[in-house]
Amino acid sequence: MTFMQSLQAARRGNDSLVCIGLDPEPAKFPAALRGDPDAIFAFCRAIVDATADLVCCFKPQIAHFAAHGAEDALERLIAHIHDAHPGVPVILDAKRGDIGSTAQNYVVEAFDRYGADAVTVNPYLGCDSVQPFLDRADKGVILLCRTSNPGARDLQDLLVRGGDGIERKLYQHVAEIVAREWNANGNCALVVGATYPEELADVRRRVGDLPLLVPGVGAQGGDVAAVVKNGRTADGGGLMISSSRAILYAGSGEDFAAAARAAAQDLRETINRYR
Ligand SMILES: O=C(O)c1cc(=O)[nH]c(=O)n1[C@@H]1O[C@H](COP(=O)(O)O)[C@@H](O)[C@H]1O
Repeated sequence: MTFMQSLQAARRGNDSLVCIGLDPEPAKFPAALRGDPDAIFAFCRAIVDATADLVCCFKPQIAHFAAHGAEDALERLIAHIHDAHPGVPVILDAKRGDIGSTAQNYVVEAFDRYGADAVTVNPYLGCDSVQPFLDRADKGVILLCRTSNPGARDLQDLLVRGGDGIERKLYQHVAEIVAREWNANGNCALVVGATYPEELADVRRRVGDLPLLVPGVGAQGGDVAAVVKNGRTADGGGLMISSSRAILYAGSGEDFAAAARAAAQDLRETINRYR
């Protein structure tokens, strides 16, 4: 199955638009895991096993593993998700972007080394930098469009003139070029932050049914109702609404996985109320 097919199957099977971001922060782990040399893997596996029936995808963030020299734990975690929860696709959040020869190596890293089903990519080096990702038609390529952070407006809102001579904001141009030109294999999606619901509605208007990865609910304060209303497609889908810290660290004791499950369930229910 392609990434897009497994995403749709997981969304339907689990009746969920929830993406759980796997951003391990050892300082926040429960005391019982602190002496464990494999704590990052053990923590993330417990979260995954407690929530896999509630999500449409998981999204491990690579810096949260690499900062601790835990790339091996990331490899094993993605393999574990595929073995134990084969219907749930994995997005590697790596935000890659470089000239073609280096991009080829990022492709091998994400899809062959880590076995991810999709990867986040920075589009600002242009089409040739993204092409090696696009060529892997079975994999998802999730391009940054309007990010969730306060500084998103610094560059992404600058006015640019497209080939048609019409001025638009840079993020609007990214949305349109991805939907119209880069998505020839049907494997593209866009990142739009939950913290900017107006921009989310604007992107949805420009890209038809293209899937949107929407981080920024939970710890960053994005409004779930506004995200669903402004970002959903006509069939009540088209969104991967991602939350990391608010789910991972919902509890701090030995029951952390159960607390994460309750938080994920709560997010799924809130989303489904507005779909
Ligand atoms: O690509 C991303 O996932 C991403 C894009 C964006 O615009 N904003 C954003 O927060 N993210 C990631 O989504 C996660 C958000 O984490 P929480 O704020 O804890 O839910 C982090 O791993 C970020 O790196």
